Amino acid sequence: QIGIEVRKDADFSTWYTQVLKRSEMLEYYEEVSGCYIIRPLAYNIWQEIQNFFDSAIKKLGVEDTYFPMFVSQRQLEKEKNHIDGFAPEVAWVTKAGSSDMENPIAIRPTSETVMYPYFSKWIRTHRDLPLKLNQWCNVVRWEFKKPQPFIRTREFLWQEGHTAHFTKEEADTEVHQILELYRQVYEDLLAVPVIKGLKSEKEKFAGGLYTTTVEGFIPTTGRGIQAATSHCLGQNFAKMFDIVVEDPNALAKSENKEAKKLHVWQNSWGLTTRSIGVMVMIHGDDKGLVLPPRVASIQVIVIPCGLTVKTSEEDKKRVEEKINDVVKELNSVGIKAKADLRDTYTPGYKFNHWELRGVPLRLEIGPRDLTNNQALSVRRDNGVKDPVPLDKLTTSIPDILNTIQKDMFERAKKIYDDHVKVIHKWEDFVPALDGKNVVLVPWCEQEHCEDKIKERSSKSNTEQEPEDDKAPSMGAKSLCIPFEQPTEPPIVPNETKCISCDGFAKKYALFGRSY
Ligand SMILES: O=C1CCCN[C@@H]1CCCn1cnc2cc(F)c(Cl)cc2c1=O
Ligand SMILES: [Mg+2]
Repeated sequence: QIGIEVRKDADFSTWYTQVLKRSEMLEYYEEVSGCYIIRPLAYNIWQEIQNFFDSAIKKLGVEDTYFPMFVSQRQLEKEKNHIDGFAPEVAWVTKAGSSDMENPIAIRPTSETVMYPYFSKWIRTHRDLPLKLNQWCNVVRWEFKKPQPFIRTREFLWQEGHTAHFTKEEADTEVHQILELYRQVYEDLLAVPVIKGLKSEKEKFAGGLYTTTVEGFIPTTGRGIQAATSHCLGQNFAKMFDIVVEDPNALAKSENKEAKKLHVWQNSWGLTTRSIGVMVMIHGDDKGLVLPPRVASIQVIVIPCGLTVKTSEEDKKRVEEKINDVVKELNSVGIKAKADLRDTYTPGYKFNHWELRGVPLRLEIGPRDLTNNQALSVRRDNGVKDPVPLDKLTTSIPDILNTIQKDMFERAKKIYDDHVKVIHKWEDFVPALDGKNVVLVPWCEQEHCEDKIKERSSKSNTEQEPEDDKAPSMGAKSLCIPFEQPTEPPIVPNETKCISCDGFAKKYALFGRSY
């Protein structure tokens, strides 16, 4: 029940673990490393994300569905190149009871190979297009890197959208529609700023044509983090799984018997419970969790104050009744308010209790306030205290909550913007990273150059020892090629040089150490 014992900037990973456990967001699952219990406070955030995103994709004509979590070996390994590199993280079921299974079955790490044989069966003519399915489910990937709650876990929750289109244009349009929804989930719900961009050829989903992404930033470590992805798969999986339709034009002409078969164009897109971890890392402080109002299960906690041993029973009762009325009134206008009338705890104890749990706004009400017909509001994000008239709560409280939501986003956005350094000279690259920044650099977009940049920017290459064993000498990866390119100074084709090699730069690319 105690508060957070370390400072966020001093020991980030201990801070992160303590915030998640002591705010009752999450519990460690001792039995299996890399697995965690998502407790109600965090699960409510996931449900808010689901409510928002699911109603938005329904408007795009996407339907929810559910496929089995088991994949046969034959199906999973249908195309070797699709799973190359991923094989070590596939979890297999090999026994039922004490007897070995004839054929081991994989637990889905993603559902392309589960779904697409049925896409092939269901899609016969272009009238069956577009097919737009989504599932909310769990997936398992037996990662070997150090697990981190929400950020890198062996089982996680996500939604995976899988769509099939007649034309590339239609697929391209949807890729960006979904990416925009991901931006809204982060920026409007979680108050987390993200940068939209295209993944490099090296970083994209190898099975697809191109990958678009929303990239987040964790200021405490200066590392970028992939927040969600929306891939255009091209016709690759259609060719792998024979998902074809007749060419309606050819049929019209009906000159050739064997009407031309056209492969469909597909997308797939995913957002995971990693989003919850990103939100905690960005907004949390040394008192604990800080929740954006739009995803807080308790938005306002109302606490009686100024009650002393000298307070008459009657006054105490009047304060408590007023508090219950205030809570009822706020709930009646859709605000999630709660009273903490536990009389075994002091107000100070209660303040810590709810600050640790990230409640965005506190209202303090005491006997004097009843006479002055006011309450004291205290914001969790910046501690600002303001008296609010008791007869205007239904307008003043929503206003304060909206201001908190906006301020939390603006604050995080300014920090992100201040930590994206536009760099034109290589000698500024690594110092910028060491200053906990990500860098925006003119880049030639060649994969060998990307490898070189990663190598040149990992500390083990420089004479200086990594300052502490905790900070691995991690090199910079390309995070994305932002759709919004700096215009000052512009990249001049065949003139602007690449930051690292002597090739010509094509675009500005975001590079950084990352999760
Ligand atoms: O990122 C998304 C959004 C939602 C649907 N899927 C795509 C691509 C997933 C890539 N990916 C990611 N991880 C994987 C892990 C594996 F063990 C295997 Cl066998 C395959 C993959 C794999 O294909
Ligand atoms: Mg992975």
